[in-house]
Amino acid sequence: MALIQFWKLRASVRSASRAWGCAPVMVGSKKSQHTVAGGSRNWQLLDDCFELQYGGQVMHFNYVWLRDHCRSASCYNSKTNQRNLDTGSIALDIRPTKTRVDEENLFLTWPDGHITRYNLAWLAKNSYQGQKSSAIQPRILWNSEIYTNAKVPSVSWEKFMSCDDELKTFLSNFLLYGIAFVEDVPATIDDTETVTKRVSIIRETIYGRMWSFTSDFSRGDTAYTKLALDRHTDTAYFQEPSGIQVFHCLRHEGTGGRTLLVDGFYSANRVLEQSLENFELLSRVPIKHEFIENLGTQVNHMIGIGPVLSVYPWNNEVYMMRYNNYDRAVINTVPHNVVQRWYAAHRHLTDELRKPENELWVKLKPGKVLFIDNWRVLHGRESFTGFRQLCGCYLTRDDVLNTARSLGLQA
Ligand SMILES: C[N+](C)(C)CCCC[C@H](N)C(=O)O
Ligand SMILES: O=C(O)CCC(=O)C(=O)O
Ligand SMILES: [Fe+2]
Repeated sequence: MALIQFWKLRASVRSASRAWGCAPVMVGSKKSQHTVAGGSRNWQLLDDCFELQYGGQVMHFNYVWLRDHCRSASCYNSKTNQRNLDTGSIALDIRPTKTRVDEENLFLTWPDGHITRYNLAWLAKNSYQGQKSSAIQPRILWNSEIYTNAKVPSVSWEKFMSCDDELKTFLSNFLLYGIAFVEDVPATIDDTETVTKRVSIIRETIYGRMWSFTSDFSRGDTAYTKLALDRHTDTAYFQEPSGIQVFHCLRHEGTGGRTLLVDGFYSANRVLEQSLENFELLSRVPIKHEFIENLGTQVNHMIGIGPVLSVYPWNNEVYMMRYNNYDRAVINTVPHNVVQRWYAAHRHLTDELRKPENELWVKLKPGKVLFIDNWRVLHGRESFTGFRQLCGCYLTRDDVLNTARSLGLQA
C-alpha cells in the first residue's frame, strides 16, 4: 500500500513537472513581453517564472533558481567552483524588481539591490529543457551484429601505456559500447594491475584489490566453480555496485569457458519501446540483492537495495542495471498486487536479454584484458574443463569517468 502511495506521489510529481509551464501573467502593470532586436530571443516575466525563447527553444526559469545560481563574485567562487550564497536565505517568493535583456545577457535586479547577470547561452545550456533534449551519456546500444559490424579497434599494451590518445580512444569506445579490450598485456596479475591503473584507481572489495580465482570453491560463490553462469551484473548486492569489472584470463588448459557479454541497456530500451508499464515497474520497484558467505575467519553479508533499472526521471535514460538472478534476495519490498506485474516485467527483460542475437561470445586469452561496464553490460560464462585462472579487479565508475573527462570526453 505504502509503495502504491509512493508511486502516486511520483506520478503526481511527474505530471506536475509536465504542467510546470507558466501562465502568462503580467507582473504589476508593466508590459511583460519583449522582443529583442534580431528576433532570435524573446522573453517574458511570468507570475512564477522567467520565460526565455532562445536558440529555437522555450525555457522556463524559476525565480528562486535564478537567484540561487547567480554567478557574481559574492555568490559564487569561480576559483573553487563552489557556491558561496546561502540558499536558505533566499525568500521562496522572491521576484526580480528589474529585468533587462541585451544581445547576450539577462540582467536581474533583486529586492536587496543585488544584480545578477546571466549569459543567455549559459542559461540555455543549463536549463531543464536543454538538459532534457540530450543524453547524459551518449551510447551506442548493441546486439552481437551491431557490435561486430562496428569493428571497434582494440588497443595494444605498449601504445596504451605510453600514449594518451590511445587511452582516450579506449575510453571513448568503452563509454560508447560498455566494453573495451587491451591486447598484448603480459599475462601476470601485476601487469593486469598496471594496465588497469592507467584507467583509474582500483576499488578494493571483500574480494580484495586485485583478485585471481580458479574453480577451487575457495569462496561461497558459483564463480569459483566450473559451472556455466548465466548473464548477470556483479555486486548487485552492494549499495553502489562496482562500476567496472576487469577480466584477464591468465591460464586455461581445457575446453569451454567462453565469456558471454550482453548489452543490458539495449534490452532495457526494447522493454521501454514495447511497454512503458514494464519499464516503469523495473525502474521504480526497489528489490534486494544479497551475498552471504562464511569463510570461517570472516563472515560477509552484503545487501544492496534498488530497482533493476536506475533511470534519470527527466528522460528515462538508464544509467545502471542490477540484474543477477543468483544473488537476488527474497522479494519483500513489493506488495502482492504489484509482484505479479513485476515478474511479468522482469520476464520481458529476461526474454530480451536471452535473445541469441544479443549475445556476444568471446574467448578470453592470456594477453587480452577485458573492461566491462558492470552497470550496463552483463557477463556470463560457459562451463569449462581443466585448469582456468582469471584475474582482475573492480573499479569505481566515478573514477573512470573522471579520467575520461580529464581527457576531454563527455562522460
Ligand atoms: C569476480 N570475483 C570472482 C572476484 C567475484 C565474483 C562475485 C560473484 C558474485 N555472484 C557476483 O555476481 O557479484
Ligand atoms: O569465470 C568467468 O568467466 C566469470 C565469472 C564471473 O561471473 C565473475 O567472476 O564475476
Ligand atoms: Fe560475475
